[in-house]
Amino acid sequence: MTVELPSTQRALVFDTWNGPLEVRQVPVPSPADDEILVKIEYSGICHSDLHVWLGDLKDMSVCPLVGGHEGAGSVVQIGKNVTGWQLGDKAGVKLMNFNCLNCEFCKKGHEPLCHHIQNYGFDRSGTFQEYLTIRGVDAAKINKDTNLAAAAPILCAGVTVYKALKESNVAPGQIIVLTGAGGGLGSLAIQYACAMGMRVVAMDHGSKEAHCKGLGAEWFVDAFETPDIVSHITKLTEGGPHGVINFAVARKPMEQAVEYVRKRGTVVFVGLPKDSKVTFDTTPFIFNAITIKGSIVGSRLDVDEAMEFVTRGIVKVPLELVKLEDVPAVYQRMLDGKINSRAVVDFSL
Ligand SMILES: NC(=O)c1ccc[n+]([C@@H]2O[C@H](COP(=O)([O-])OP(=O)(O)OC[C@H]3O[C@@H](n4cnc5c(N)ncnc54)[C@H](O)[C@@H]3O)[C@@H](O)[C@H]2O)c1
Ligand SMILES: [Zn+2]
Ligand SMILES: [Zn+2]
Repeated sequence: MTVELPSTQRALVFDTWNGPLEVRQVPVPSPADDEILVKIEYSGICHSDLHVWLGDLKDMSVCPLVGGHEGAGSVVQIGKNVTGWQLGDKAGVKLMNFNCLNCEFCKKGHEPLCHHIQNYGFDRSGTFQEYLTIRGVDAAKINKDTNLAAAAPILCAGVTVYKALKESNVAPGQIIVLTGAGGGLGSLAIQYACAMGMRVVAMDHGSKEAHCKGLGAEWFVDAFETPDIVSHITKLTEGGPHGVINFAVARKPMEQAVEYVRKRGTVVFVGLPKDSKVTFDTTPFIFNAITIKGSIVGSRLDVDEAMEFVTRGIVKVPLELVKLEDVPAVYQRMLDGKINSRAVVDFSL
């Protein structure tokens, strides 16, 4: 089987941070010997793409750049040293690739911490284009029966929330607070948390209450209108939630989480607000034996496990399909807090 390939393709490019985002024709790359060429059919739009375009993560990104790091498509070309992939296989392109497989972190399964990592859509071309090369060992296998549009957001949002939920150490039957619960990561986190037996308090803008409850949240807290978040959540959860994950792109919910989390509870920071210097009183933090940690995407195995929930129909990704040209409008709605769940570029539109 061979696949006819064009010499050029559509890509969403920006030349300067916060500059125009333009759809341009760029060359279709050829895979190196250890790479496959993936025809991207869907690409989720992550708030991290917006951070990169705005220049919030300048020390980790380059421009000109093609953003995007939640790609799902099919294999159309295979380098001669690649094993385990066939033409036509469904493949996923995630954020972090090129880890060395050989350092302490790689060997322990903490691949995102490897010094050799390159980030698609940050410091090299990403998935807002029709064709992309990726090492065979980095691409994620996607079951042929899995809905590819639903698979795309799992390559970042899904794996990130799944890993962060594991990092929270919240047990089945215990309570977790998810801030930014109505957004891309949060919406998926509600479903993964429920599937993992956790009881969910969703926190976001009041307009997202029905959305969050519809996905399985037991309680909803309006992050903007509730007068005293700390005492409200402490009362609601009878002593504080066992864990908190901050997906909100804001500093204040991170500081509040440290105050209302239950004794011995865990606060996991995931959201990347530009203003990220938090202040909290360490004395109650010590006396309450709280754990605070960061969590960054997940390993290959985490991707596979997170994908399995979608393949089995346990996690249902509420999607909004958009055109490549619509990405700037999606960024604006993200900035306004008006995105419910994930917008995904459908390259056939
Ligand atoms: N650590 C990681 O591995 C990782 C991976 C992916 C994304 N991220 C980051 O996670 C964050 C969320 O990404 P996303 O794609 O879900 O964004 P999103 O824009 O889809 O969702 C953010 C949500 O937060 C809500 N929100 C904003 N301010 C809030 C506040 N003060 N309190 C409660 N809710 C608030 C918004 O209404 C929105 O629903 C971004 O900063 C992104 O860069 C981190
Ligand atoms: Zn992302
Ligand atoms: Zn390594």
